[in-house]
Amino acid sequence: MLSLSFKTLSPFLSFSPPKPQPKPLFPSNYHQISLCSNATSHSSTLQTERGLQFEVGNSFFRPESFTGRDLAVLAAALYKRSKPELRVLDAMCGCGVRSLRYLAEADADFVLANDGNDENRGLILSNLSQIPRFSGDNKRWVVTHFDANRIMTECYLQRDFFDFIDVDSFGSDSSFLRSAFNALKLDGLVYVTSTDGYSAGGHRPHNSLASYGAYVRPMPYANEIGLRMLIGGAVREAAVMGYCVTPLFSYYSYHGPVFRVLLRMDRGKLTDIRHYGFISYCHKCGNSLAYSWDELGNISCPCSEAKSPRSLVVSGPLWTGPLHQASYLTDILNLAEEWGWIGEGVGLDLEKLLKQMIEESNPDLPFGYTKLDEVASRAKVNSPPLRTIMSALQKRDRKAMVLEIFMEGYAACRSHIACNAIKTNCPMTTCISIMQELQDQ
Ligand SMILES: C[S@@+](CC[C@H](N)C(=O)[O-])C[C@H]1O[C@@H](n2cnc3c(N)ncnc32)[C@H](O)[C@@H]1O
Repeated sequence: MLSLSFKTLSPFLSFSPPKPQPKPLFPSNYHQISLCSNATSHSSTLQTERGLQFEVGNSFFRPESFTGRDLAVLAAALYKRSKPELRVLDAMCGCGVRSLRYLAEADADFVLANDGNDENRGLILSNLSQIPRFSGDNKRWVVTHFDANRIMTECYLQRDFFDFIDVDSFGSDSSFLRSAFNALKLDGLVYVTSTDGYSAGGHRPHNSLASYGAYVRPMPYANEIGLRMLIGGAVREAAVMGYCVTPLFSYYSYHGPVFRVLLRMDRGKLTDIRHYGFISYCHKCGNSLAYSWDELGNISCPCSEAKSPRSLVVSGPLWTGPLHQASYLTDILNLAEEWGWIGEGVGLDLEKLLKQMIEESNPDLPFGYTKLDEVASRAKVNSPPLRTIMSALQKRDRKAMVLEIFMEGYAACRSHIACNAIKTNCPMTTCISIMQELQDQ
């Protein structure tokens, strides 16, 4: 048993030494330093995901999170295609399903499967035993039961860095970010999860301030705000350590609810603060605007400036930049197709999700989404079907052509975050008129 004090393992170390090339695999005694050395019994509850079988016993396992796991495995596999090796740290592995999938599907060279609850040990060991523990002289997987901050900090102190770190936490992810960044290789990926829906909804601004450094107010596109809050918090935490992080994709699922973001970390400073600022929403007119730090003094909405300034709410600082990289998502979609994960009976949901996320990446689209119920209530009409309003927005140039003005239609697409909502660059007042015109037709 290793005797390390929590003081020496503090995740709040303020220095970040240069990151060398990957060190040899975990020392052979790593197994012995886990808190529990005996396999415990577990009740048998067999699950299958993408053809792989595993038991979940009494561990925390959500079958509905399989899409989040699919995305993680695809991202890890894509990483391996361009790098010499793939070392994964599954910091909160539950029953070990992701570790198993990283090994079996993403062909990870090494997986460290950690879960703070040592009662999951027997379960994880038996699930992972489907994969030979050794590849030649090298261990392919190891199971430990430390607090996630402790194991990640220990890896960092041993200069044992990882390519891909999965932090699948309960509640907020923010207390694990610093040690995750420390344990990550440069150009490595971290997949973070938060289930902190209350903070995203703006109902606990003091909590969001404490966890993410962002004062969040209620806004109609709260779940997107949740993703932006999570990315913003990571951007700030990374900047403190001299790193910059870029979101490759951001995924919200109402099962939980769960907010997941895949971030790439590199060395760099927070010099470009264009995408780290403030978002305002006017409850009176329904329009939103993004503000940079140097525009802070000018936050106002023309409609409410004189009459009711209380209708304007501002949240931030948050990530105001793109939620996804379209080219990265296209690579993910292509890989999913190559693996036969897309198509009738196997992956319609995954295909739909990835295609929607790619559409959301259109640079013409602003942040946020517009709920059709909100437009209908402002227009005092019944909401038309989503497809009807979307095509009306996209064909908005018809009237302009009559006036011989060249004008493109508005950009519009569905949002993967909310089912009866659209992302569009059309102002709320025009959305209202279009909906009223549709009602009159
Ligand atoms: C959401 S579950 C993980 C589910 C798993 N990743 C999956 O996809 O099925 C969170 C897990 O984190 C573990 N956990 C919670 N807090 C932890 C901590 N501070 N350090 C390590 N593990 C922790 C819990 O025991 C639980 O198994």
